[in-house]
Amino acid sequence: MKYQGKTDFSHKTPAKVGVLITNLGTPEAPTKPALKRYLKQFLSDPRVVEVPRFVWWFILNGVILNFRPARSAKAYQGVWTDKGSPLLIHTQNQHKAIAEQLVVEFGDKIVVEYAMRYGKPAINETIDKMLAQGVRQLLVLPLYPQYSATTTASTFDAIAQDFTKRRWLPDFKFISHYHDNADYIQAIADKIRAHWDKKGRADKLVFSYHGIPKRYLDNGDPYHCECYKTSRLVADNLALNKDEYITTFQSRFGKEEWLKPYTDHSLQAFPKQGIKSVQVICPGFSADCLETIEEIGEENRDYFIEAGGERFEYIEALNSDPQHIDMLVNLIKTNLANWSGDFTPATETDKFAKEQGATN
Ligand SMILES: C=CC1=C(C)c2cc3[nH]c(cc4nc(cc5[nH]c(cc1n2)c(C)c5CCC(=O)O)C(CCC(=O)O)=C4C)c(C)c3C=C
Ligand SMILES: [Fe+2]
Ligand SMILES: [Fe+2]
Repeated sequence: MKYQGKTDFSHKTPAKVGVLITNLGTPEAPTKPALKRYLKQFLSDPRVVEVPRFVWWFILNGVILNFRPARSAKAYQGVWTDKGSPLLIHTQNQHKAIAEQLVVEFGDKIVVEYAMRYGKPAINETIDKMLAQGVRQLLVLPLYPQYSATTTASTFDAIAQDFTKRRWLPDFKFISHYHDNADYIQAIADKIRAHWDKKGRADKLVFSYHGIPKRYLDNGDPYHCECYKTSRLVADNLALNKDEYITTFQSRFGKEEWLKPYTDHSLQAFPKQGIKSVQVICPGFSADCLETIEEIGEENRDYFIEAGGERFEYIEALNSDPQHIDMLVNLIKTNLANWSGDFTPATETDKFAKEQGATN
């Protein structure tokens, strides 16, 4: 059968609303074979690497997947915990805390799940599980505050791809960004304030975001603007003037130009400009992961200190801070507002079902 459907549908199945939170995904283990599987799926995504497919196939399979997995596995070993990858653990904790709040409010009318764009739990398998529980209205929230085609649109692609195979689609809503959401800005600003209360201020506050190739910005990706807007709104909230903070971009991959200024180059240049202490926050990461713990907290710290910097502090991601969870729950509830009413199937269908002898 071309389209999948339930052949034993019962009109007694209560219709539910589903909330699916997603993030990027992470390897299953910090090992070379697991990294090879993860990187192959991730870097084969045409949203991530916009290079003609046949050219990229040779580069990916001939070069990258022969060298990068070993190097990346080593980096992951440094951040791996007893419970697994930090990104997965934080996402699981976020899911648990969000679900608890929503279930208190909506009871068994709501199903809350999490999935990963790459690796597990996979988006298609999770949607399958949700629809099997009677979800007829599906809200998806990718945990990327700033929209980028490389992340947000790629998540949409995975859902759309799943939907092409289904017979009965749910109502569907997709939150494409929340980079300027007032509660999100407040949560980031309060996180910085809490850090200042403990450690005092530094010469510079650095907002470091994951980069993308500059070509994607030139071709219309709004990510760069959304990062700058987040930084500006947080800086306004903290009453910072322009020379007290900077927006930079980290995690370059490959040889072409990426969004500038680069985080590593900026940190290396600061000590010569008289900036001897920095505090770095990564507002584009809703959860700490390899790119924040290892790349910022270790690699970039070393660059700064080696260049003559004296004090380097990384301010953690919002992870499952209560203020972050409340902010995400509010965002979800706002988007569920006109969905929280009647979930029952259409009357005509019921009438038809009755004529056919159904008992509901
Ligand atoms: C062409 C390559 C990449 C683009 C474009 C890109 C965009 C992008 N990524 C994130 C968030 C994360 N990326 C993470 C890891 C990671 N990213 C790339 C490449 C690109 N990312 C690679 C190859 C890796 C794997 C690690 C490595 O080998 O260096 C992670 C961490 C995942 C984890 O398991 O901890 C996150 C999160 C965003 C937000 C973004 C564009 C906006
Ligand atoms: Fe990335
Ligand atoms: Fe990195």
